[in-house]
Amino acid sequence: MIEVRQITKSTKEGVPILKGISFTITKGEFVGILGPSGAGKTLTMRCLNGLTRPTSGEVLFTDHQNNLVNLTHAKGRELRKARRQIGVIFQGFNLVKRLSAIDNVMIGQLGRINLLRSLFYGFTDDEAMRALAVLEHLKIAHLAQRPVGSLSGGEQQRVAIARAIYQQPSVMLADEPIANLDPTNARKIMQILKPLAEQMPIIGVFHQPDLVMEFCTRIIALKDGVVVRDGDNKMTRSELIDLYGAELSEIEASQRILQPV
Ligand SMILES: Nc1ncnc2c1ncn2[C@@H]1O[C@H](COP(=O)(O)OP(=O)(O)OP(=O)(O)O)[C@@H](O)[C@H]1O
Repeated sequence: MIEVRQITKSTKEGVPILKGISFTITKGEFVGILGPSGAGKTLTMRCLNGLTRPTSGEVLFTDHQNNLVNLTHAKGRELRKARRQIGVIFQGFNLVKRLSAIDNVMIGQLGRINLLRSLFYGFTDDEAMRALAVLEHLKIAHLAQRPVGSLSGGEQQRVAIARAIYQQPSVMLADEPIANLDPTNARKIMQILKPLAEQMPIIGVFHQPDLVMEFCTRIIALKDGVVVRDGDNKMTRSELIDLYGAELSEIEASQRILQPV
């Protein structure tokens, strides 16, 4: 479980960006965060991961052992330990392109990277078997030994998801996990994420309201650093117009262009 309590974030110059955001995400939820450009979606995600410290408010996280960790105040070892249980799939994937898919899964996310160990000592058979099982689950076991740089965008995104799952996190954060993917691959990634959310809640930032309505269980809409809507997975067109304004026609146009033929 992750609980955000009235978080605010201002720039160094004191300009408010997040203006008091609150929500709680619990077991089984697949939450889509929507909102126009500059609404504060990525900044909210960074606060959830403990990468950015809010100016005020708190982010509370319940770990595997049911310990309550205050990510806003946690430091050093406590923060690193909590962050290991928060899986992240961020834009650009952060994969090491020259390493194989399976090595990318095993070295883990940045911040706990075990690159030296992977290069000089290798991994145990148990680790390799577990990583292979995750790749198998995502239907890319046959790509295990391929350098990630030689994989397609959709395949790389699956490796990034495999890496996050391999850590056995208790919650998954995904910042635009289907950006830059063609519609078939974007849909496939959503089809992977949906059942995964039954094991660990997923909070994702998306620019595709139609896919969010189809696959997510709940939609939180942000605008100007405020939650303007938090509820079920259906938004009417007039709600979307209120949320996005002129940006909606751009989103709809890109979705039309991207429709499979
Ligand atoms: N470190 C920073 N210093 C100053 N302004 C910042 C900083 N980080 C973000 N911002 C500003 O805060 C606002 C929210 O940024 P954020 O990246 O969270 O938006 P977003 O909703 O994710 O947008 P997009 O959909 O375009 O990615 C933007 O106007 C951005 O320019």
